[in-house]
Amino acid sequence: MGRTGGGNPRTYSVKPSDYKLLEEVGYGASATVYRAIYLPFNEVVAIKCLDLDRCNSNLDDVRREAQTMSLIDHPNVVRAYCSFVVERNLWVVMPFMAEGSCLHLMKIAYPDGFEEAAIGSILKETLKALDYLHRQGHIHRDVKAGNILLDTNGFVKLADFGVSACMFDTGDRQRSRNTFVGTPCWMAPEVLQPGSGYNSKADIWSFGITALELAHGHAPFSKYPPMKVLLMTIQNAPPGLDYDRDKSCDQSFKEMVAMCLVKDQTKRPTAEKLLKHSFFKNAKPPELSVKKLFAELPPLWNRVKALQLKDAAQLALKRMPSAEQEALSQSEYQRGVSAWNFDLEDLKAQASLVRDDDDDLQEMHEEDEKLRSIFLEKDAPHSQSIQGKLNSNCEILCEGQSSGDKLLQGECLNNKGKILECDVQESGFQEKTGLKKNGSLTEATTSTIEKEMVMPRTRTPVKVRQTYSGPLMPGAVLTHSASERGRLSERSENDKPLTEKVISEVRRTPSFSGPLMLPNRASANSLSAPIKSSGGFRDSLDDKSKANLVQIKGRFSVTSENLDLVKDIPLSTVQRRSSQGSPLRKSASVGDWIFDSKQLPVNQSPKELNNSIIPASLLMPHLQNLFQQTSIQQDLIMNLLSSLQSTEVVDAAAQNGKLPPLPRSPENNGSVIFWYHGSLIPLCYALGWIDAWKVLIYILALIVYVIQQAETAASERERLLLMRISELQTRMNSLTDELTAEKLKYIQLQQQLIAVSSQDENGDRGEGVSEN
Ligand SMILES: Nc1ncnc2c1ncn2[C@@H]1O[C@H](COP(=O)(O)OP(=O)(O)OP(=O)(O)O)[C@@H](O)[C@H]1O
Repeated sequence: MGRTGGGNPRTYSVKPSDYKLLEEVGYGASATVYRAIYLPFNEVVAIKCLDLDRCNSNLDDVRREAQTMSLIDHPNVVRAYCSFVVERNLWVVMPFMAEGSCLHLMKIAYPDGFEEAAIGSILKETLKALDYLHRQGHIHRDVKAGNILLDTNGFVKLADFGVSACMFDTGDRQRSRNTFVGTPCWMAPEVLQPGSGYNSKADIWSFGITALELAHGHAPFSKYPPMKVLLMTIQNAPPGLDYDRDKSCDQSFKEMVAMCLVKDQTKRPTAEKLLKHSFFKNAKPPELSVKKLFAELPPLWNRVKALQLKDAAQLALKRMPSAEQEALSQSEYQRGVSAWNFDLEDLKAQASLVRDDDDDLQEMHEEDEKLRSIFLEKDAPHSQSIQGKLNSNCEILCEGQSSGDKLLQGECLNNKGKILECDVQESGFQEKTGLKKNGSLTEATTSTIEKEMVMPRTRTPVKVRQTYSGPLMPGAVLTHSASERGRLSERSENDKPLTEKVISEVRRTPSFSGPLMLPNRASANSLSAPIKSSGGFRDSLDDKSKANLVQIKGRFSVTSENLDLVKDIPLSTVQRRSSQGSPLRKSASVGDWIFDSKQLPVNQSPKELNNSIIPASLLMPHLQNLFQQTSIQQDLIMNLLSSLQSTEVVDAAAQNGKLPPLPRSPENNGSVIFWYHGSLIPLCYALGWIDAWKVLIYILALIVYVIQQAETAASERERLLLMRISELQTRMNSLTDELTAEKLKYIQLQQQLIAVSSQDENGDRGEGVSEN
């Protein structure tokens, strides 16, 4: 079923042996993309391998669609040169876009999004593609940063239209699917609402969402589970560029996005009309604004590998979900969710089952910023001193050291330097990247790749937010098993470096991510829901904390030497608590959490444990338990920090009004402590368990310390509130007095009025009598 692309004078054969598959350069929900050589022309091409087993269409439909698609020919649309079946896969041969997708680029180097000039160029080229497709009577239906590809000249092409799309759509993407393969973040409200009907304006909505994605580094609502996104898209006001972080955006940009994100599809402009918008009139040619985005980056396949390792590490961070959530996920997976034929009420009910503490994602990001600024600005001297301590002899730690993932844990901890080699020649690395040590180390993965890697160019130095999303795939999406891959790429599993095996393993790991499932592997092709612990898409506070202030799960520059952290603990706190028996106790103000001292080896103090040789098998369960406890405590601390943060409001009120400001010293700022805390978890690993007990005691002491501070702050707030109440009461009393006085006056005036009017009447009567 071969075909040649329209307008291309060259003919590409449909013999698999004419193609040599090279590196993997991308993967999405439905396919893996390889760089390849077309041997007859010795030309580099890209081959997208789609799994036919997952195809909802029959081959005739695909063939028909392929014929239609051969007419597609536009400089901004990636076309397929030809397509043919190889075993159970459909190979789609296309031009190789050497810089990959915008999403890849953001994930690797621009986690906070691109600069506006580049966005303008990328969007304009994408819009030209849409204009063309719409004129031809097509709807793309999957416009997003992951489908906007770039080549070395900065040229922009819209991908994923044609055979690959029809594979799962047969021309009507909405009704042919029985599983939710799309990504609801980009979907227009009318597309999500069954029966409402949609047209090419749905692409304009997705285009607007893509604009936000390029500006922020992630799509709106991307942290939420799919069903929640779905409901938010339908129920909430449309997202836009109207938050604090968007202040610097040009007015025309904001306006253009607002025009696209109108819920009433009839009020959205056509692509043609939108192209005339002033935002696009001023857009620079992509050679000028886009090309420079990847000027210093390593080759695409190395970036992709780094991303895969990072995803693998992220996946390893998952904790096992609770039985309840797992059951929910499983049942959802079993019955499959039709994206297009769902019962909204049913979805609402399911969405309510997904644990999600915060309904306001937009504000969440700004809250993150606030927290971060507390850390960065208000306690700058303190934080700097901490950072100074942590940064010397910097060592980048592995991600993925979840106690739950034995594979990665083993590799990272025991074979460090061998599997997920995490140490980086820091000075050279920094020279190359120009980043500060406290910058986002989110891309730290393997030494081989990392040495070539360019670090994310964050707009702000410490921002480490990273969000992941995913097309909504059933749990068993990963049909490219390691062996299949091996066959496709003509490489045997045994020849693969161990890192690839790690990735393959991780890809096969099932995903327990809520009612609509995440892809088994963290898709590098779509951003949004992070791989969650507890089986949900977000862990309420956990997410918030991860988002900005602290990257909790590793990725820190820390010192493995010269660290006498225990020295810094308020020792009195430790002693007081430990004298009560268990290091941590139930605290009324923060909820129930108990450090399970029963699980500690009996008759051994932490110090003894530290000095004696204890088999790892004995220590591991305890440490795992402690880490679990720690993450629960971490959530609680974040709760406390949020309440501490809210005291700022009272402070502000105090400054405006009559109340004295809250006492606050640099030492009692929870965020700094929490930063310590977040850094110390990976530090335990860095110290190779030897000093783990010391560190754990330190963590516990810090927790106690934070709680004490929070309690102090809470009682202070209580006192201030009481003062305020009594002040209000006094004011109310005086106002009541005033009111009474006014009432009296009013009564007197009424009486005077009556007296005057009766006098007048008497006078009138007297005159009448005298006249008579
Ligand atoms: N022609 C190409 N040249 C270079 N890289 C490509 C090419 N086509 C796709 N890729 C890379 O592969 C990734 C996955 O491709 P694609 O989006 O087509 O897969 P998919 O399974 O359809 O994904 P999804 O369903 O999530 O959109 C892209 O994000 C991009 O990074």
